[in-house]
Amino acid sequence: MTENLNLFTSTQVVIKEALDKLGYDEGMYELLKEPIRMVEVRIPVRMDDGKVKVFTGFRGQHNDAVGPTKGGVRFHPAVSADEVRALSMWMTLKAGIVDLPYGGGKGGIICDPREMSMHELESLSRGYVRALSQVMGPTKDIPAPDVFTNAQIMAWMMDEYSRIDEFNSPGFITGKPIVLGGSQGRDRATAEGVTIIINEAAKKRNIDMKGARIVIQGFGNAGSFLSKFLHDAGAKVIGISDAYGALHDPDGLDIDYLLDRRDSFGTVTTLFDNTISNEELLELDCDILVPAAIENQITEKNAHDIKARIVVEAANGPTTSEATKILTERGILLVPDVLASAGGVTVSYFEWVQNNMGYYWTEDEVRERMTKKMVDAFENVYNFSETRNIDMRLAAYMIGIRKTAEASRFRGWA
Ligand SMILES: NC(=O)C1=CN([C@@H]2O[C@H](COP(=O)(O)OP(=O)(O)OC[C@H]3O[C@@H](n4cnc5c(N)ncnc54)[C@H](O)[C@@H]3O)[C@@H](O)[C@H]2O)C=CC1
Ligand SMILES: O=C(O)CCC(=O)C(=O)O
Repeated sequence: MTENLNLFTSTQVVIKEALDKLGYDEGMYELLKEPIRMVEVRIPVRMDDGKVKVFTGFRGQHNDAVGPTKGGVRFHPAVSADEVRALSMWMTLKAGIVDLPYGGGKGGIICDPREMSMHELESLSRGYVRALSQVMGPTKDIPAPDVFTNAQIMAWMMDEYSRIDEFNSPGFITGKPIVLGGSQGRDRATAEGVTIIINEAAKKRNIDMKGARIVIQGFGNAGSFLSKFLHDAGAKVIGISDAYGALHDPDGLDIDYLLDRRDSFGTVTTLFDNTISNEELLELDCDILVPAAIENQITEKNAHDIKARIVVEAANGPTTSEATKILTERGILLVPDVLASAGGVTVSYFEWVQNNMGYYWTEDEVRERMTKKMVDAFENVYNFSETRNIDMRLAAYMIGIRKTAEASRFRGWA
């Protein structure tokens, strides 16, 4: 039988298992098995050549029983409705795991921003907000950056919403530039959160982070900051990659040089001749492997060849269910995405709180609060998985879905 690579249907299987184990009935699964709202929009953009191109965008809102929905928007050629559905469900889980007053949301536009001008990107970003302004907003659904979107795109989206709302609305979106009400530390938050999780996981496996050999797939927002933090902490980053290939040096890569040369889309390997493939990168001999790029990278095809002792998912959905089983059976500690990458949405929540009260925290205050949330979340999920003898993904799903399920029950939705 071929492996199920559909993120949405494979997520439903784990949600079902988590709800069953928590003792919820079929009605709860019926409610939580897909987003309560899934919107598809068509966005016309006048391109630089004078012609109009119509883009397709999505926004999925999984469940808002706990509070407004929250989650990033990605600009990528491979965006699909099912991907957005799954990503919105994972955001519910993340919010539950780090205990934020949100449900999950996620959006995306099918496009390739690497081939678009700034002017085209601005029109597309503003068009997305115009198309969805009735179902989004600071108390309804709050977007943020994700793959190939950044603080500039958040700024255009916030400005468009503020014009429609006729009110300056910084709480509409997070991941904004600091001067527009962005939080200190949001740009580094996902990677900082992953770093905290890696440190905690390494303690459980008695791995000394000084000199630990690290491989990171993806050199964008998540992967590049992560490589810097781990390198500065004394770990040896021996492999990194981007969409075009990978670099490997068993003695450790010159991370500062690579950071200096990467472009704004996280591309750096095109500057080198001596590259390996992303497939080879994942199978390198190392202590800790961090997929920080895209989905379905560790599958039943390569899970037996992964040599790392710990895999920490910075990307959303990099490991399939089948591969999760194989890695777990092989004794590899797999820390799931919904826990490992929750630092981003945690600091997004802090940004929204600061916007709502109009009072801003220092970088140290943000870091201290985020560290506590991530360490507590790791301990909680790790201990739950140990006492129940289940893998960390199922443990994270059980902890993550509980709050939304309870809130839905109290509201009489299930
Ligand atoms: N930015 C954030 O705050 C958060 C990001 N994430 C997840 O982390 C992952 C990476 O996101 P960002 O770093 O924000 O994106 P980004 O757009 O800044 O960087 C993406 C990186 O992945 C590489 N890449 C793209 N396609 C690839 C392929 N087919 N094979 C190998 N590498 C490829 C790109 O070259 C780039 O280096 C995604 O799964 C995203 O959902 C999760 C939580 C928060
Ligand atoms: O910062 C946020 O609100 C959401 C980040 C996100 O999309 C994610 O964690 O996958």
